[in-house]
Amino acid sequence: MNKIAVLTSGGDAPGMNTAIRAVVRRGIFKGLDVFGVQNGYKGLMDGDFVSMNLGSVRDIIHRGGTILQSTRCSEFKIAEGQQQALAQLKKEGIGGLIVIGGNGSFEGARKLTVEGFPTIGIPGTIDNDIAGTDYTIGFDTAVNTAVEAIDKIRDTAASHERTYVIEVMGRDAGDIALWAGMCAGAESIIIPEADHDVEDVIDRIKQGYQRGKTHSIIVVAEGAFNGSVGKGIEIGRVIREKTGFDTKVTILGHLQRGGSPSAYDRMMSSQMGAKAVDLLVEGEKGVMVGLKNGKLIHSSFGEAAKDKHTIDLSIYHLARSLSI
Ligand SMILES: Nc1ncnc2c1ncn2[C@@H]1O[C@H](COP(=O)(O)OP(=O)(O)OP(=O)(O)O)[C@@H](O)[C@H]1O
Ligand SMILES: O=P(O)(O)OC[C@H]1O[C@](O)(CO)[C@@H](O)[C@@H]1O
Ligand SMILES: [Mg+2]
Repeated sequence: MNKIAVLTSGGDAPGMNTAIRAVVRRGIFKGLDVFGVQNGYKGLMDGDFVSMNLGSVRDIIHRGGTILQSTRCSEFKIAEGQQQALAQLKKEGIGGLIVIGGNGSFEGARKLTVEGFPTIGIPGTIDNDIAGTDYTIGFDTAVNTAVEAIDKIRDTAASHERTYVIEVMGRDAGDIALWAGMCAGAESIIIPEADHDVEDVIDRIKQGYQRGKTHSIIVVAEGAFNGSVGKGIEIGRVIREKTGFDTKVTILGHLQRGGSPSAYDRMMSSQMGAKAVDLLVEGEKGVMVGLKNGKLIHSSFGEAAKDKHTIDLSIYHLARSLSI
């Protein structure tokens, strides 16, 4: 294999650029020609390839977003779309593809490999919702962004004796909410992986105020309501109506997807990017790189998908016991 390509797909995540840099530099180090695919699977179907050199990835290690752009491309989900992409790869003489993205992007990569084309996945999503890995690129930065935002909200909440409902991202997973809620000392954390009851949330707020607390923070994962953004507003309204407490709602939204990647995200992106290239060179295909128990691993897309993403509920219960 002389030529490989790399693309980013799905929601962008801090650290994707660091991973692109690692893929390009490691690929060149291994004597390969490396191409970037613009706009994810859409660009793959259109043959939107850019030849990358050492300078193409200069000065991006610290930048949020993705220099290759990312899309959600429904046309690629159908067999014709995948065949069109395979034809473009063949035309360019590319022998392997590295996909940096989430679970949907990996399903696309898996289908290309079923058709005989070598692909390797690098988990890149702030949601941390990919089965087969304990960590995904961008999660650490997103959690830090959420914690910093909640700390700021806490200042004003305390000054005005307010209750704040803060909605964080996580389409199907409560990882960001759990980590941000724990690290920001939230009174309640509402996640899809645990039962939630607004009466319990209200009781905990009341108990806090009775003990002299001057504010309450409730962190809600958008995934707790089937990925429906804005449900935090409804929870805020119910709390306000049932308690009469001055209750405000903040939806952190896409703020969590941007920003300079944390040192941890940069470290993991660099290692995962390089490992993906090494795996391709060794002849691996249809596998994703992951982190398990602190070690870099790789597993087949199919095998990883069987291992459903789970959350550590002991952290959830600990957070509840620490915020009584
Ligand atoms: N079942 C599928 N078959 C083929 N391609 C798919 C499939 N699911 C998703 N894809 C491709 O991957 C793209 C990204 O998928 P999706 O929108 O689910 O994001 P993701 O990779 O899971 O990332 P994130 O959830 O972090 O935003 C889709 O737009 C589509 O092009
Ligand atoms: O960029 P979009 O299409 O609004 O996607 C938002 C979704 O993407 C994510 O940021 C990452 O999957 C989710 O947390 C969120 O639900
Ligand atoms: Mg996803």
